[in-house]
Amino acid sequence: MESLEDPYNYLASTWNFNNNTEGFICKFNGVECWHPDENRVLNLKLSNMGLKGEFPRGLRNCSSLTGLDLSVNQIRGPIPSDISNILTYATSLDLSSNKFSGDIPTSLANCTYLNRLKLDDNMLSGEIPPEFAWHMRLRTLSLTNNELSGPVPNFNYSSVSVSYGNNRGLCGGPSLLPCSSHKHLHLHLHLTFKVALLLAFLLSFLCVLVYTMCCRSSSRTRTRMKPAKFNHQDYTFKYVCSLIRWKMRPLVYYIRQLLPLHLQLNGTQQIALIMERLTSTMNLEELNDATESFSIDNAIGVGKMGITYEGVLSNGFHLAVKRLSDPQLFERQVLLEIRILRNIQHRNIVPLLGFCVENNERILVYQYASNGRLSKWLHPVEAEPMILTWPQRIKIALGVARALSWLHHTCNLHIVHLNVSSECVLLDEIFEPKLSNFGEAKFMNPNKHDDLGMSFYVEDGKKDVYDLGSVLLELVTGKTLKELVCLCDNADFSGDPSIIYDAVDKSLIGKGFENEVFTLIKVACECIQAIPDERPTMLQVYNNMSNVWGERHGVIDDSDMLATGLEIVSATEIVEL
Ligand SMILES: Nc1ncnc2c1ncn2[C@@H]1O[C@H](COP(=O)(O)OP(=O)(O)OP(=O)(O)O)[C@@H](O)[C@H]1O
Repeated sequence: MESLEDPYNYLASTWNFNNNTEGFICKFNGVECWHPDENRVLNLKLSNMGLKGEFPRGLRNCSSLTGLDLSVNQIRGPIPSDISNILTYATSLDLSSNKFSGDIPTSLANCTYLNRLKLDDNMLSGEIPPEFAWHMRLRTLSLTNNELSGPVPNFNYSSVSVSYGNNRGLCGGPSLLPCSSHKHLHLHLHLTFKVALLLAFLLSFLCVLVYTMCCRSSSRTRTRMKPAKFNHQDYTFKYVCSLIRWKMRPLVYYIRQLLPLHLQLNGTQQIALIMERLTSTMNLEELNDATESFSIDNAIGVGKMGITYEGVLSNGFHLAVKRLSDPQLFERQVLLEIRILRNIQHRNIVPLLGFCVENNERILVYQYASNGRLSKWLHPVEAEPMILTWPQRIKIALGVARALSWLHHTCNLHIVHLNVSSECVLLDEIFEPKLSNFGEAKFMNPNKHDDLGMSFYVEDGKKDVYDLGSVLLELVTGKTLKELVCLCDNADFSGDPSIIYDAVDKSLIGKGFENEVFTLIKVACECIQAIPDERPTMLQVYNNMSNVWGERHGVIDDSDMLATGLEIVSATEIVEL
């Protein structure tokens, strides 16, 4: 595994090779063994760990490996051409959402046991190896969002689910143009561009010619100081230009027709188009299977937009599947959610894994956060007590502040969330918080930081600071701001602590964290000051908090979090959306 870098030390914390007892490997993060007392690795699940570097060739030593999941990392370079020698017994291989480039190696088709292959969201180019079509065991092949070209092999679609959307150069498969007309279209496009280029050249030549003539004639006119006369050359120039413009109209129109749809259209149609490009990311059948036909037993919550279901893919990967009840009703929110979440990646922001548009269904698919909403933990309704420890609360507070500070100050879009509350903080299995619900957010055009945009962004940013403050108080007291009557106004941080003690969640009293509790309340009270200008910036809040708790909870360098180019029409879009 030397070729992999582990910048967040997700592996380093448990991957300790000094202990050589049988089965010690099985306790490593992400490792599943055939038997807990044997060093035979069955599955390796290293998804979403911020791993970098190249494909780990050392895996050939794991000769019993059947499943490898390296999805949602930043691994680059080629997929090894001899991969079938490295993963001889693999049944499931997921390398999606990385930066793999180069060809899909034909030798992958020699992994005879391979049942599921996911290579979506990479930079893979070249053709889909035709050998995949003859593979006996392959049932799922996902290749969406790559740079693949050439014919789609002749798959037996009744036995294998293949997705290859958003690979501009592919042809021949269902829903794609036949390869001959695809070639023809490309030729046509090529030809059209050549003609357009030639015309443009002729036009500019004519312009220069006529302009020079005009200049000469006008300078002559000026020198002779004679009244202007009907000018033949001017007239010819105007006539030729308008003629050329007119002649080019159908050509321009035709070229526009050949452009990808999202460049042809604008406005509300964008949502359909964004969905369209993501359509094949997840197919309905797969989601139907994952959620047991959207059974009510799998429902984990109901929101404004629809019902969210827990789903499990065949490899055991958990999803949260939000099935929209009426997509048109929440078009703006859905559009924002997709536009923002599909372009950013941060350990404290819930990853949007995909989108499905099929048979009038509109479904958003997120990574599943197994501990659900933070509010559920702070205000449990069930009889069983759900108690968060102080270190867990601090981890959550730091994570939410980290995400917001990154959104406001580091990420090039300068996103303000505008809906921060304990309802939209989800908790994963290790209580790492994941900010969700970006349906009210605003962002700035990174190319156009004008004063108007900046001023409303600053104001909105202060709202996020206020809302974070109220989440922090909720974390300490278990009460919402409405229930906490003027705690900050009456609290005496240097004197009598009784008012503060009275408000603090009883489960935290007497555990030796009193000073830290005070400190967090103080940070929160600064955030919820009535006058927005007196509130600190999100960066100041996060820095304050990480100065106190960062070392214990691991200060995380956010420089690597991703915000890829968002397709922004204009800064006003933020207001209009
Ligand atoms: N990624 C996820 N992992 C686990 N549970 C989730 C996930 N996303 C949503 N949920 C659950 O589904 C519920 C409904 O989510 P949803 O976002 O639709 O509504 P909401 O959070 O109540 O917000 P709103 O009604 O404003 O849209 C959440 O409250 C949460 O319990």
